[in-house]
Amino acid sequence: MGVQINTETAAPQVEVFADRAEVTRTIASRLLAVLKQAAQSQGMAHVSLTGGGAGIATLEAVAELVREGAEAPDWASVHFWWGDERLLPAGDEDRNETQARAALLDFLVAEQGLPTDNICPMPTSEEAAHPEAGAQIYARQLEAFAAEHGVQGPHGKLLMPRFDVMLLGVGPDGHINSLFPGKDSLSVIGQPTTGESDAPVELGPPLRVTLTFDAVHTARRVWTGVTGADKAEAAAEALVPGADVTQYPAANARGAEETIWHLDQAAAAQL
Ligand SMILES: O=C1O[C@H](COP(=O)(O)O)[C@@H](O)[C@H](O)[C@H]1O
Repeated sequence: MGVQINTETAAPQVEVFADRAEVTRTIASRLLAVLKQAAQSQGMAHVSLTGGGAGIATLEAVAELVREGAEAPDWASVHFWWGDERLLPAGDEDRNETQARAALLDFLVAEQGLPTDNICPMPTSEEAAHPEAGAQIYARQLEAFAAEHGVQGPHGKLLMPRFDVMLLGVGPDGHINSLFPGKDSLSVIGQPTTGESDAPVELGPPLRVTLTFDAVHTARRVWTGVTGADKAEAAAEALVPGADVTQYPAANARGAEETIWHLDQAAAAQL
């Protein structure tokens, strides 16, 4: 039997915006509000970042809002994680980390009091010899921030923090994080991370580290940002009730309490 949608999680709500700028500014504004509230009420907030066009544009929008004086969390209480990464040398421009630092994190460290220790990137190729080793290293890092007994995943406890928000992009093939159609990584259960050694070359460097579906499903909120006509078919197929997760992994992009798909009109054209 293939991978099933985890129906214990929140069904997707779909919101359509005019264009990428409206999508990313909406997500950015919501992110600031949720992190502020979470940091105040819990003393600590955790967010999982994504790469890709809309993902990085969202971080640029966060920086823009903060520069404009929007209400923001106490950054000393916010911890940044990643949903996936390319196993490349530190500073490589294809790393999601490198792009996120340039878009937002360097600014938050330099001007907004974000401690560098609160930035928790996935391992580089200097730190891990292969993707599975990288996955193991990141699992240990997540474990260090786990609540005393971990968070409940669909297949048992996972030793990792409870993400207040997980940001996700959706690839033109329907992938999220580095969970690609037809790959073994889709059926990894009971652990927060796994390695991918054969990501489609047309979608970037093939060696990846990714969070698993079980980890995705522990996040309180999962928010996708999906923009552009090349995403229209994947978005429509993933949002069909009972969609095939093996073919369209984004069908299983669901948070424990809330799932919101933020689409622009081009990406929503086939819904
Ligand atoms: O490979 C990746 O692609 C997805 C989607 O990126 P996009 O540019 O098509 O929006 C991204 O979310 C992921 O982090 C990245 O590694």
